[in-house]
Amino acid sequence: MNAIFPTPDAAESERLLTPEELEAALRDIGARRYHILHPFHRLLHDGKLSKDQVRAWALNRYYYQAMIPVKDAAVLARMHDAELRRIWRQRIVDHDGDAPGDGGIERWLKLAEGVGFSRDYVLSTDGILSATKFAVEAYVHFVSERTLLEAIASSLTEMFSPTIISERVAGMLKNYDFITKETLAYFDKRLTQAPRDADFALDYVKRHATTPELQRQAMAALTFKCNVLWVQLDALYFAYVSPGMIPPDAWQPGVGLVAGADGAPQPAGAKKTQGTDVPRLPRGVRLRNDETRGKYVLLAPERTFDLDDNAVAVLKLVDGSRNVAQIADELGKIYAADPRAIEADICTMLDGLAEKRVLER
Ligand SMILES: O=C(O)c1cc(C(=O)O)c2c(n1)C(=O)C(=O)c1cc(C(=O)O)[nH]c1-2
Repeated sequence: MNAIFPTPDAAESERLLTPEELEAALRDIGARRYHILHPFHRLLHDGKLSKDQVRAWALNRYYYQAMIPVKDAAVLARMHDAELRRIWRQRIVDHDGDAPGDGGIERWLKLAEGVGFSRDYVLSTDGILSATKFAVEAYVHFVSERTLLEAIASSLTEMFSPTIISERVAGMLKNYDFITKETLAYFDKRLTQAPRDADFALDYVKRHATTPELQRQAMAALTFKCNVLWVQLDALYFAYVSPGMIPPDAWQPGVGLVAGADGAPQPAGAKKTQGTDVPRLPRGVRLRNDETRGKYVLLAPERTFDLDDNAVAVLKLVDGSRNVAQIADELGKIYAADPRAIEADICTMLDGLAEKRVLER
């Protein structure tokens, strides 16, 4: 029989374990099935993957990160106890942040950008392996449909994540010249968040799994979750390592990278803004006064850009009919400045926005 996945013997699963025995049984599941054991992670941590294979991992894992707060909102919706919700909701805050630009999802986007992806491509979720989506969605369904005890127990893989995170960060920094500490900043916070969350969940499971059947369910939930993580790596391995069979529609190396990242087309002479250009905001992009924060922001689909005062002054004059020279003339009048002197700064500022694709000209 398969020694890695033994079936607990029937008599053992009938017996009520002490809370300590239950914890040991849960830890044993992790010791045998957690994704730290997967060959893809070994290759990733040991520096054996190509840059494109690391990119495939970062891109697919974004989907997991983006869905974790959806999963936690589903768990929260099952909780009838305000005290419990108050604790659990911190997980959603950790991932979503309290403001745009903050939180774990944002930090994962930075990781994906750090390996060369364009933010828009990652956000689109185009190119994510179907198997990744199926696995992650199975997790969301699981916590929605099973008991609260099972939902909480399924998060217990986090007991094992500090070890894999430490190994991953050290290994990737050492072995890949394109990986920096800033790129991996996502993991810094996880080293405190994961133990805090896991301690709470473990305590809950030990106190609520009070019959052999409930204990069996908690163990099965953790096994299920290990499999959710494991099959995502199977799919990555199959598509991008061996046999390297990338499914139709999945990410192909070279796609979705920022101009200039290796493998991506070089910027076609990256157009520079000139005085005669007429700047305009693309469809879906708006200048908005964010009253709660007392500042103007540029709102784009799924993104918000903070603006400095100069950018706000320029963007208030961007109306799709004035050209850059005319905008400089207007600002020259308002600020008693030489329009020709500020025109160059305006062009540089607009180039920056155009590069982020929140301005056309
Ligand atoms: O880096 C990892 O290997 C790893 C593993 C896990 C995990 O074990 O589920 C999580 C995370 N990271 C993580 O970053 C994260 O936010 C997270 C949330 C959860 C969960 O089940 O609620 N697991 C994990």
